[in-house]
Amino acid sequence: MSRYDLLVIGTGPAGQKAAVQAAKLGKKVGIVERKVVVGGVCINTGTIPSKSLREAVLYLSGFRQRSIYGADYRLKTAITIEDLAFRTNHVIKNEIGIVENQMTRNRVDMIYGTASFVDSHRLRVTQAGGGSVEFEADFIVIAVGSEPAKPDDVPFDHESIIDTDELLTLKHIPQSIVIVGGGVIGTEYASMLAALGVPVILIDKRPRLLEFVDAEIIDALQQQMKEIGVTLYHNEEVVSIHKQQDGLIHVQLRHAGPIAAATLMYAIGRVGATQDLNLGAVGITPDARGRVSVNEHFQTAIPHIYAVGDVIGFPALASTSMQQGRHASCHAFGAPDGTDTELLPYGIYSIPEISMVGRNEEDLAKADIPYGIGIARYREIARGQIIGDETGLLKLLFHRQTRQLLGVHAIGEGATELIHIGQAVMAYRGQINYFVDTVFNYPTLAECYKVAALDGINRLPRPWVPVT
Ligand SMILES: Cc1cc2nc3c(=O)[nH]c(=O)nc-3n(C[C@H](O)[C@H](O)[C@H](O)COP(=O)(O)OP(=O)(O)OC[C@H]3O[C@@H](n4cnc5c(N)ncnc54)[C@H](O)[C@@H]3O)c2cc1C
Ligand SMILES: NC(=O)c1ccc[n+]([C@@H]2O[C@H](COP(=O)([O-])OP(=O)(O)OC[C@H]3O[C@@H](n4cnc5c(N)ncnc54)[C@H](O)[C@@H]3O)[C@@H](O)[C@H]2O)c1
Repeated sequence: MSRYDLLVIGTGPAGQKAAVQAAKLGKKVGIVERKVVVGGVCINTGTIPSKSLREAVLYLSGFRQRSIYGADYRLKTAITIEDLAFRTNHVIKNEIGIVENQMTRNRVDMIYGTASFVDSHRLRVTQAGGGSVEFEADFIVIAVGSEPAKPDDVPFDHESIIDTDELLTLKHIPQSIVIVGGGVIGTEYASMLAALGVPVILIDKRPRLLEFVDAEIIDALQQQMKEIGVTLYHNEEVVSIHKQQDGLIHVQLRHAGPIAAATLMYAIGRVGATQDLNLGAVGITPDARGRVSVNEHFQTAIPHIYAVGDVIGFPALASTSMQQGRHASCHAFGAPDGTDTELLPYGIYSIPEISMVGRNEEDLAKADIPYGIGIARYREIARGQIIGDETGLLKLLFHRQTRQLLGVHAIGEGATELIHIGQAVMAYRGQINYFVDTVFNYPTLAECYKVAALDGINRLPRPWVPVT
């Protein structure tokens, strides 16, 4: 039986980084993958394909140029699924190659097959053909990721009633679509499909999309989604689904009544992919959504077994999963490491994209912290005019007395990149005066920070000056 210092289960972002980090510490590492390719949901069905699809949609539809050249501007009029897949497949292929190379360069052994626990130091790996091999390790990292949640009463057929992984395997662009679940995935895919001209109905049981995002930013997003053809139903649920002979999916909503579309997609969250692990053999019990509990070092109830990435639940992002993987390996082998969990950025690739870091107005009001607001609108920034983004905005929240930056919220082109300037200033407990006193490249979107900081300061009450 082969023996390792560390065995990792899953080659998504969490598993990759756990494996490479341990290898960099000179450890003998093996990584198990049940699919025929590495990369997990991130590279194959989630982050990378969806973001490549978004780029293909924006480019081919000419969407970014429409505010300058007119609402009818198109780079290509009849966009096909093949046009979109061309770019997506190109990126996926390259990303798979990069990960495989990283594993080889770092002498991480690739073991293909489905892993399950025999005991707390041994894994059985069952290959597609049915044979199995056992491996032993001092430490094991569970990085098995997640799968779409699929309610039992929904008649999924992989073609017209689908989950979010299946959207990428459709043979045609849907003629119309109902999306159930206005979380991150539902919102991103709704705006991409609408930008392609597909009529979209987006349903969520909550009163607004993405409740954790600043209300002003969400209002702006919802407004723009409506303008490009998304119909939003809030506080709403599906009561029944029937596929009729006309090929349409007829959906009965609890409040709004009947609606119909060619495709119905469920995007109501994800569950941990723990079902094949035989966790009972080691005394770890996942919760009802398949998630495993861990402590602040990502150790499960069994200290030498760690769990990282989507399988531990919130925030379930590729960005945080990578950091958790590294952190777990450093902790296992006694190397120093830490994660700043207070300043996690969020990037949501709706159209327009939104991003945030730090606290929002609701948090600050609840905590009774006196805060000021400064806003820069892209239409007032030269770069905003040049790129034709007239609706973007950057909002700074800061302490009214100390002027310390407390939160940054943005919507518009480049928002997910722009946010990291604010994140760095916040990490060093900087004040908004930094933006006022600093020279920014011109014309850039980064200039928004200076304009928003000045706006914030100008809104503060002026000190009383005696008349002489
Ligand atoms: C549509 C979509 C868009 C997204 N967009 C973003 C985004 O823009 N930004 C962002 O930060 N995050 C995004 N995410 C989230 C991100 O993809 C996940 O957070 C990330 O992939 C989780 O990484 P992971 O390593 O935990 O798991 P995964 O990437 O799911 O990888 C787990 C791997 O483990 C393997 N595995 C499972 N069980 C076993 C077993 N028993 N034996 C062997 N192998 C096994 C699986 O085959 C898989 O390869 C998106 C997700 C989706 C679905
Ligand atoms: N840009 C990004 O970072 C990004 C992009 C996509 C996905 N992701 C990750 O993928 C994960 C899964 O995303 P998701 O959008 O599937 O889940 P989610 O948990 O973000 O959203 C699910 C939504 O579905 C709604 N919902 C649940 N059940 C419903 C029902 N029966 N009827 C109507 N609405 C219902 C919920 O109110 C919620 O708004 C997220 O946790 C996220 O971290 C991240």
